[in-house]
Amino acid sequence: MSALSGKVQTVLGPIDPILLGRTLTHEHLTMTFDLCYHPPPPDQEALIHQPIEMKNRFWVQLNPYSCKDNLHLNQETEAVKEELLHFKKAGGGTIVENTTTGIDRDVKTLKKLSQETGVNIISGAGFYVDASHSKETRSMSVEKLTGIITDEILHGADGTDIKCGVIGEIGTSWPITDSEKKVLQATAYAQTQLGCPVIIHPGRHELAPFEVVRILQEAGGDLSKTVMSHMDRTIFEKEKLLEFAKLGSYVEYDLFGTEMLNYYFRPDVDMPCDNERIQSVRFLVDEGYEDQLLIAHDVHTKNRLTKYGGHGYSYILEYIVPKMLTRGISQSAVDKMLIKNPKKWLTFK
Ligand SMILES: CC(=O)NCCS(=O)(=O)O
Repeated sequence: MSALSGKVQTVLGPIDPILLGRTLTHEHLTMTFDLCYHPPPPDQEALIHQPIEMKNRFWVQLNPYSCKDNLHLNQETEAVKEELLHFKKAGGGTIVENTTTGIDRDVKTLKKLSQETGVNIISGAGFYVDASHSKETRSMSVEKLTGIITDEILHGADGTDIKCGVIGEIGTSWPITDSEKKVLQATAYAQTQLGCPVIIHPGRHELAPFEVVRILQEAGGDLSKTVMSHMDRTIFEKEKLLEFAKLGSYVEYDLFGTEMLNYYFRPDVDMPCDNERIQSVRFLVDEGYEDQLLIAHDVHTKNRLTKYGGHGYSYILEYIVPKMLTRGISQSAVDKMLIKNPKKWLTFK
């Protein structure tokens, strides 16, 4: 049994799980996303370098990855702090901050934000998608990667003594690359040693979550302590969704607030709107999967912040929960998604 057993590890240290309260399991408070810059249509190139303003705000919503300014959430610590104070007032308790190596995790800023706002923050260990892996990362053995991940949880991340409390979001593409496969195997080995929570960013294909699960299981990973993120944009067909839910991982709808006409990462996919997300959640509740559901916003660009006219980190508590209740999702199921399931997932075995 490890010293962390029965505890949740925040950036301020281990805490009793009862202290978590309402928890958003997939957010970013500081990160960069230049990696995912996507050029706009040729006649709109003049907008690439414009700062976000009222007059281009809707264009940025339509083209979030084409505005360079929008990709630097790390410049908005003051605005994020205001948002966290508001989140707390709205009844929020904890945020799982999913920024991993490759998209500029900053545990010092997370610690400061937690100290200044009283919101529990849990930081993520490990690596984002292959496109962000350094040459050095790509050449590492699974053992070396396992060592790095366990070290970030046991001793601290990024040269500090501030410790991560989950592994992830571990980034994977479709198809999964060799380097991502090694990171997934290392994730499973580290999870076996530590009994810790894991969260995965799957590639954008309905088979991607299945393939990730296969690799994790073959390496001894514990699906009952693993979250599959971004289900909103990944599995659409109901039978496939049930087939995946049956495998036993948590199923996370974490793009609440994302209203996007064109999904540039996969143009053949129509990004669902929030009412459709609620319908998918209701479907899984009705099918008996309420113990596996989690919800979040995955704020990762500036335009999602209220400072820039976005929905912010309190939108689920203030708007999505009331709407869910009017759509036949019970208060008890909502409490499971926001309190009970996160608590169970985040507690070290
Ligand atoms: C930060 C991050 O990876 N967000 C997910 C965006 S996606 O469009 O759902 O892949």
